[in-house]
Amino acid sequence: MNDATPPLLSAEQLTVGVGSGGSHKTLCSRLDWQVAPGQFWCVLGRNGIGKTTLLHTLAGLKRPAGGRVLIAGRDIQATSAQQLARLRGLLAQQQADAFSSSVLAAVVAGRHPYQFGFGWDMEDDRALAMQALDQVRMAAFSTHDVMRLSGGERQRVALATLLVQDPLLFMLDEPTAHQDAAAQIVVMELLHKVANALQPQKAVIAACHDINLVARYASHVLLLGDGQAWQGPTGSILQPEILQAAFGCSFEVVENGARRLFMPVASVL
Ligand SMILES: Nc1ncnc2c1ncn2[C@@H]1O[C@H](COP(=O)(O)OP(=O)(O)OP(=O)(O)O)[C@@H](O)[C@H]1O
Repeated sequence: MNDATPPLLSAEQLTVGVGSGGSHKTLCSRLDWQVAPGQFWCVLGRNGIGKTTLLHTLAGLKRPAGGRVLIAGRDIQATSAQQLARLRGLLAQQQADAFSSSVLAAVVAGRHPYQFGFGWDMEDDRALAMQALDQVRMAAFSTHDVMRLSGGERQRVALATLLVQDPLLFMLDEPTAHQDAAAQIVVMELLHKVANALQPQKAVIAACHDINLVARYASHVLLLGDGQAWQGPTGSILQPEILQAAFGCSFEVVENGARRLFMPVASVL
């Protein structure tokens, strides 16, 4: 990123809360954060700390309680739905299918931001969708009914839909949560590849729970704790004392060649 290029995403003094009246809870307070093209950020933190709520606010689905979110230099709340669909895409934690459709049709739907009138080239879109299904190892399921997929299969199909949507900023809520060990690697390698693509340069933000996958693939970490947040390059944030402060659990670090593995040892709460 040179000085003239705005970050893909900026949070300025961002405050995020849930509930109202007596049950209002502030989850994140006055966060300043920037995501530049080429970066792969993982958002970490214990259950209920506010990762999903923050992602939804950053994606423009929820209004902040304070501050603002800029996407490619524009206020996200003042950006049209069509522009937003090209700038950012969000993979939700779960997919809710209201009706049966083929896996291929569900992925082609990701091309919607690029389809105008009745004249779009469905063949090109189908070819892109098949390519994306191949990348998530789901090509053999293209004619299957989305309502009959397993949880992990459905999430990988949703990731293929996001790939064909092809936004500048990929936002994902626990993309590896339903995946087996091999599929977790497939998903994280894909996201790493997305963040490292050139022309146009993209960025990835993913809420995650697996610290070791984060250590291996993310370039940067935003770690949410009670009343504070740590952010920076992955190696500087994934430190046992910082993890203990955020998770209330001690960690043992195992050095394995160039890799560091983090083993949760004991709750300190
Ligand atoms: N609509 C709502 N009204 C009130 N509280 C809510 C609402 N939505 C979420 N919350 C609360 O806000 C907190 C943050 O929830 P959120 O889903 O953002 O956490 P998370 O960090 O993504 O958790 P997890 O790791 O378990 O997925 C939780 O305590 C949750 O119960």
